[in-house]
Amino acid sequence: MSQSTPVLAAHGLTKHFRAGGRRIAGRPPARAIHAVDGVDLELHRGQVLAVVGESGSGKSTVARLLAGLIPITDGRVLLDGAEVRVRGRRAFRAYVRRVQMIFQDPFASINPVHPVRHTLTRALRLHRRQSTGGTLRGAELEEALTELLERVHLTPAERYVDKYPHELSGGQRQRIAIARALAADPEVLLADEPVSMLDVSIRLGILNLLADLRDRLGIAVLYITHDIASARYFADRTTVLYAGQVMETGDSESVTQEPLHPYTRLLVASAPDPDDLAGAGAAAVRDQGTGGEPPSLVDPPPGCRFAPRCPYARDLCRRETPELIEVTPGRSAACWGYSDREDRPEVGRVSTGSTRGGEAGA
Ligand SMILES: Nc1ncnc2c1ncn2[C@@H]1O[C@H](COP(=O)(O)OP(=O)(O)OP(=O)(O)O)[C@@H](O)[C@H]1O
Repeated sequence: MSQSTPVLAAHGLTKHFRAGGRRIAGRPPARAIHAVDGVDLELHRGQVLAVVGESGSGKSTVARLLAGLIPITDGRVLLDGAEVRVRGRRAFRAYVRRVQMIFQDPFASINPVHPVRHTLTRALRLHRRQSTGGTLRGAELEEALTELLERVHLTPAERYVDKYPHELSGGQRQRIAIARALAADPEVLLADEPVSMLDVSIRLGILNLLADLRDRLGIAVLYITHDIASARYFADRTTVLYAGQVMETGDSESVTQEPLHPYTRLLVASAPDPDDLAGAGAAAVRDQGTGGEPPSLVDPPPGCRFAPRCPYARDLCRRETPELIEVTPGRSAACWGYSDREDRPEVGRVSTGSTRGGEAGA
C-alpha cells in the first residue's frame, strides 16, 4: 500500500439520520438512525478502494458524505491532508471539481431533454470557468468534447456527440455520466454501484473503463458495491461495511480469498462467483449457519453489530464493540477473535498463505 498522503481520507466518519421525521417542540428528541458510525478509509491516487456490504449497510451514505452532498454528523474528511469544510456554494463547487460522483442510475442522472453535446459542454464550461476563468468555444470546445468521449471509449466521437440519452444504451449513458465527471479533471471518482443497474454483459466494460482511468490518469476511485466478487476483480483494496461500521479491510485478494471477519466470510460464501471465492468461508457458513437480519440501526445495542448473526459470538462480543485490529500488515478486522483477550471467541484459523502473519482466534 502506498505510504503517500491519501488524496481523500475519512476519519471517524459518522452519519446519524433522525428517525421518525422532524423534531417537534415539547416532545422528546427523535431517535437516530446510526447509518454510518466511525468509519475510517483512505483513497490513494491510482488505486481503487471497494466498499462492500449488504443493502442498508451505509455504503451510499459514505459516498454521499464524501461527496459533500449531506452534512457529516461527526468525524473528519481530509482532501490531500487538509480538512474539508464544504460550507457555501463556492466551497462546494471547488470541492466537487476535485471529487466527482458517479451514480447508480445513468437513466436518472443524465437530463433526457438534452443531447450529449449539451451535457458535456455544460460540465466543461462550468469547471473551466472555475479553474481558469475562461470560456471554451469553437474548435477548442470541439476538441475537448472529442477528447472526453474518447476517454470513455465512445469513438468515433461524432457518432455520439449529438445523440439524446434515449438513443443510447445503459452502458453508453453510464459512459456519458463518467465523461461528464471527467470534464472537471477530478482527482477522485466516487462511484456508487456504477454497474448494478446495467446489463450483466456490459458491466465488465464499465469496470474496465474505470480501471483504465485509474491507471492512465492516476485517479483515485471509490467503488461502492454489494458484489464482493467484483471487488476482487476490480479493486486494489476492499473495506467491508456492516450496519454502518467497518468489519474488515485489506488488499482485495486476501479479503475475498481469505476473509478474516465472520461477516466477510458470510458475504463471500453467498457471492455468486463461479471462481470459488474462499471455499473456507463458505464451509464455515454452511456448517454453522448465520441466518438472520442486520440489526436495527435505531439505537443499536452495544457490542459487535454482527454478533446476533455470528456463529462464533461470545458474551464479550455482545457486550463490547471491537476496534479494528491489525491482524497482518495492511489487514485489519473488527473482531474480538483477533484480540488477545482471554474471553475472545474462536473464529477459526484462516490460512492466509504468504500474506499471513497473525493467528485467527488461536
Ligand atoms: N435520508 C435518510 N433519512 C433517514 N434514513 C436514511 C436516509 N438515507 C439512508 N438512510 C438509512 O441509512 C441506512 C444506510 O443506508 P444506505 O443507503 O447508505 O445503505 P446502502 O448500503 O447504500 O444500501 P443499498 O445497497 O440498499 O443502497 C439505511 O438504514 C437507510 O434506511
